[in-house]
Amino acid sequence: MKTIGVLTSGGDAPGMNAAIRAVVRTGIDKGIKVMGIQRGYNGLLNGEIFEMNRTSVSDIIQRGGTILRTARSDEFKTVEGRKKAYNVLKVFGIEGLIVIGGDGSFTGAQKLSDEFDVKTIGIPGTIDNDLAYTDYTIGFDTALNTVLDAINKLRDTSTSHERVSIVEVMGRRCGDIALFTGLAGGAEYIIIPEREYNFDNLCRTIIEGKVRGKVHNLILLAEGVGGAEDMAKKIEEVTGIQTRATVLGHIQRGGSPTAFDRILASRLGARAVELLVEGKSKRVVGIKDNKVIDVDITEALNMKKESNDNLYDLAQILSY
Ligand SMILES: Nc1ncnc2c1ncn2[C@@H]1O[C@H](COP(=O)(O)OP(=O)(O)O)[C@@H](O)[C@H]1O
Ligand SMILES: O=P(O)(O)OC[C@H]1O[C@](O)(COP(=O)(O)O)[C@@H](O)[C@@H]1O
Repeated sequence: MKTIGVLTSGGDAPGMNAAIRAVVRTGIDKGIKVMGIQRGYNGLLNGEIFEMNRTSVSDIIQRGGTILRTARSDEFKTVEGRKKAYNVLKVFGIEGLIVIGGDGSFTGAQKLSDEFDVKTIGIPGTIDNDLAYTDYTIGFDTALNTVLDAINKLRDTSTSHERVSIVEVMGRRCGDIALFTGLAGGAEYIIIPEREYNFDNLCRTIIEGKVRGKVHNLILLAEGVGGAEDMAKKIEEVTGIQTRATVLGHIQRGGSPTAFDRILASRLGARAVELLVEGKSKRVVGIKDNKVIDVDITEALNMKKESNDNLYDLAQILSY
């Protein structure tokens, strides 16, 4: 393998830069030319491609976002679009493509390999932690710490006013951000797509807590379940306790990556290059029990994420 390409696609995540750095420097260390592709599959279709060197990835390990930028591409979802992408890769002499992104980006890589025999390797970059084959995705840990910082601040004001505070966090189909920060932040209630919740039960928990002397109530809500504002109004109506909603939004996607995310990104970036050198393709790298693993893309995409029932139950017991 003489030349490889790297791109970031879908939503950005803190730690993507550390992954790009690892890909570029591992590639150069192995005598491979590394091409950076800007703006995901969009940039690939437009030929936004340039050669990277050791210096192009200097001073980025600590930065959030992605220096390669990211985008979503509808054209790439069509077979004609992917044929065009294949032609661009050929013109630039790119023999292997490393895609840093989530399940949508991996699906694109899978199709590119199936239809045009392009060698692809995926690196999981998304704050949602919604990929079943890996224990953690790059960006998740940083997002958790950002949310935790916000929760700590909200607790202060919520306690002073003896209010209920609902915090809506990202996670469309996966409640991991809400669950992990709910446990770490001592939330009274966690609402996630994986577990059914009952509104009356929620209100009862709040009222009982007040009677027992709780001075605040913190509810962690995953965005996939519903709107925080509406829920706040309904809770206030039923319980009579002032309730405020905070939607954290894209703040969760930014910021300097934690040590955990930088180390994860460095390990996965290096392994992705090694796999291409070994002649492997259509695989995704991940982490299982602190060991770097690689799995067939199709298999990885078909895996169903196990729900974290133990953590959910623990959070419930500890919140009482
Ligand atoms: N079914 C698909 N077929 C081909 N390409 C896809 C498919 N789904 C997503 N992609 C490509 O991957 C990009 C990123 O996917 P998206 O779901 O937005 O983010 P993520 O990778 O974070 O899940 C899309 O804009 C599209 O170009
Ligand atoms: O604002 P955007 O970029 O359209 O996307 C918002 C979504 O991106 C995420 O941060 C990550 O989702 P993906 O893994 O699909 O990119 C979600 O939690 C959120 O719902």
